[in-house]
Amino acid sequence: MQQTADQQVHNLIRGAGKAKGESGRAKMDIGNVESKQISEPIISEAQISHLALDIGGSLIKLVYFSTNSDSSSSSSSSKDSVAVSSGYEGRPVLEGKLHFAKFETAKINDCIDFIRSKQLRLSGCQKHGAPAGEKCTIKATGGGAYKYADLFKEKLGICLDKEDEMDCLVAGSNFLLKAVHTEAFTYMDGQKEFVQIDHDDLYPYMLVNIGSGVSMIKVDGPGKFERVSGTNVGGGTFWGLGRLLTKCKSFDELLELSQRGNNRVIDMLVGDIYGGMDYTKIGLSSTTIASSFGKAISDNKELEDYKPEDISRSLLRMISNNIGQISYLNALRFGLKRIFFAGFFIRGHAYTMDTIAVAVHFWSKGEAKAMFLKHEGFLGALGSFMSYEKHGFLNLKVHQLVQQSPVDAYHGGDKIHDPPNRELNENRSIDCSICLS
Ligand SMILES: Nc1ncnc2c1ncn2[C@@H]1O[C@H](COP(=O)(O)OP(=O)(O)O)[C@@H](O)[C@H]1O
Ligand SMILES: CC(C)(COP(=O)(O)O)[C@@H](O)C(=O)NCCC(=O)O
Repeated sequence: MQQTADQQVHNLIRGAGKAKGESGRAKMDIGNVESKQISEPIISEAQISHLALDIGGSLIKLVYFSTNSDSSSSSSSSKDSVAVSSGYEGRPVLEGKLHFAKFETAKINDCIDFIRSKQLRLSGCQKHGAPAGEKCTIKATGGGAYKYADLFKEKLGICLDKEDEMDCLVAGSNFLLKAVHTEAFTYMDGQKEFVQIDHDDLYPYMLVNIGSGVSMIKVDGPGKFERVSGTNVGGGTFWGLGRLLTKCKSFDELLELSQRGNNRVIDMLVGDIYGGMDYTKIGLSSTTIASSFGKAISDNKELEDYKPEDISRSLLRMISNNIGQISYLNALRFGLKRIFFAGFFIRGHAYTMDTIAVAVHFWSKGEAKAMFLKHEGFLGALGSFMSYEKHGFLNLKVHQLVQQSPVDAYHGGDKIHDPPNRELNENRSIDCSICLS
């Protein structure tokens, strides 16, 4: 049966609660959010459960729930020394967090070691009270859920229960937009502004997920969507070409380089073609890029004559601009004014977001708006996590969402302004409480 978005928010996950001896509901308080490229465990003495995966072309994303062992807001009466209080219809509440982690898909063994190291008490995997040896499954989405199913079985004895990637992206996006107070924001000229989402006026919208490749999805409601377009020029293209052209060793290094580069060294501008003049008749200023990388035709230079910084910046601008333009053209096909951009290509990076936003603004003549999501890369993994609910494994309930705003954010009107150049990937775990009965 199709659930409404609100029901989805209020019944986030189902899993262990339905297992033998545990028939209760659970609730979640969502708060402070933190994202880490994890290679070291970030939790100690905590029970970890309900792991879900999104195994993409470039990155593996994990979402998992852990209970706090040291919460002061509880009576701490659990046998496992987990913080427990009773505050929701008299039922015990486990204080905890939703955690987010990512690994490079090429280093999948690190991810497997991480899961093993956590000795996950996979409540969403193996039902409490189930006989030992019963098949252990965890939710997984993305192409890697198919490609690496045998590896997970062989190395961890875990079966991957596959969920459709587009279903998960949309479920994750709808959930975040409804549940997390400061999830969506605009970014222009170094200025980040959170956008308050009207729950009654969320649909339709365009979701553009920029992963290795790009999917453009028209979202009409909870579980109601159509993938209307895509492009193979995406995050994998930036990282792949960038690595070859600059010899960068990591994606972040390539991004960092772009910050110090000047794209005009390589890009051919309208002014380069028009002798320094604007082409006013068709509305192009002399500084508009006429042809990305176009100067390399005539400069009589070799690759090594260009600075990696300049190459990185041209490449990032070319790809971001192209995605912004294609996204808008697809939004136009369906009369959509709001376009949410997600996926780890964005990485909270100012120049990427600025370029996408400018492209949408330029091509729509200011009619459409580009918005970004704080949990940009975790939509699929969150959707996968939420699918425990769909399959009746867990019976958790979202209780209250207490998204902590950055300490120095200031709230005004329906927008929350943040200081420019803030590191957007900070503070990304979600405080939860789970109510069991
Ligand atoms: N640490 C990283 N390593 C590799 N790529 C990264 C990293 N951080 C961001 N990226 C970018 O994010 C893209 C992957 O985004 P993601 O949403 O995870 O998609 P996928 O599901 O295809 O892996 C990469 O192609 C690259 O552009
Ligand atoms: C095939 C994919 C859905 C896989 O998702 P990803 O791992 O890139 O996140 C994506 O790469 C994509 O939509 N590529 C664009 C294909 C196209 O429409 O041309």
